[in-house]
Amino acid sequence: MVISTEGLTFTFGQQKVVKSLSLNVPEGSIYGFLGPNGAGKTTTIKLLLNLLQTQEGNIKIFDKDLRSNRIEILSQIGSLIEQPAIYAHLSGKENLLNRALLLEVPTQRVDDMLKLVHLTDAAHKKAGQYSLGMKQRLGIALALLSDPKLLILDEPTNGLDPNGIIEIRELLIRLVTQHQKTVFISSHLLAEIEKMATHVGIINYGELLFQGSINDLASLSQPLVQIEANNTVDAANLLTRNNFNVTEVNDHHLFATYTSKQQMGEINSLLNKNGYTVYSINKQQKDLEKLFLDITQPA
Ligand SMILES: Nc1ncnc2c1ncn2[C@@H]1O[C@H](COP(=O)(O)OP(=O)(O)OP(=O)(O)O)[C@@H](O)[C@H]1O
Repeated sequence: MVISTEGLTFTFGQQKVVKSLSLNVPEGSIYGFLGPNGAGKTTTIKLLLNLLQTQEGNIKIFDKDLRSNRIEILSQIGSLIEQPAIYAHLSGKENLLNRALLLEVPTQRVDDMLKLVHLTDAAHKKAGQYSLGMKQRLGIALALLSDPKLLILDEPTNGLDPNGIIEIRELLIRLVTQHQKTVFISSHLLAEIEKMATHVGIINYGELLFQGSINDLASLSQPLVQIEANNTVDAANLLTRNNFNVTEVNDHHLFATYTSKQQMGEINSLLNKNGYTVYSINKQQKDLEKLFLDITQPA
């Protein structure tokens, strides 16, 4: 595991904001750390980066205890929390050159990083004139200068337009698949994370509600058959009498638990035979957004 925590707990005053977290982030993963605003994501990230002192529990990064190997571990982590620290009056390239000098990194890496984050064409533009998405990419380039093994990003797509979000997503996928990095990224948007993450942890009120691969998360939800028909209430009764498990009925649609393709055919012909008109019938994977709500807002 690149990151593993045990019983990680943190309290601000009286408020416990991180509760006994046991995170497991495998090497080479894009780990999506999901939770609504105020769930405790930033606090957890600050603990992982030793910006907050661990009060209870422990953190291992690269299989070493963070407390006793702080400098060695932190030198191999690149991070972006909130706004990237960028000098607005300097160009993107100058920002990177400055940091390269500070870190004693060969300046050749500056051009490599500009290329990696697709900012070569804007290298000489003042960073203050960059779009938000370009600033975030410059922030990621800064974080990558020292060639860290692990990248920790706190809501890097916040406030970006769809193109900006796609750029960041594609960049993170490149980092993992072509550059052997591990990425830990927090977000409150499940739809965004499901497009890139290999693993997911869901946190709410400081508690880890789910952790597993993206497939584990998807398989938690059973697919449904969505049927668009006339007279849905009567149609639903007919299906129930014929032992189909109807889960929801509204004016235009009814839903039943999906079991197989054959079952969809049977439903279709049963309804047709009994005089109903089926306008459409299809298999529907419960989307992860809804699943997230199910998990975070227990009935
Ligand atoms: N310095 C602080 N002092 C006191 N309480 C704090 C402090 N920082 C955060 N909190 C509280 O801790 C809780 C968790 O905040 P945190 O920023 O970790 O959540 P988050 O999941 O990152 O949310 P967001 O997406 O809004 O940043 C919140 O209730 C917040 O008000």
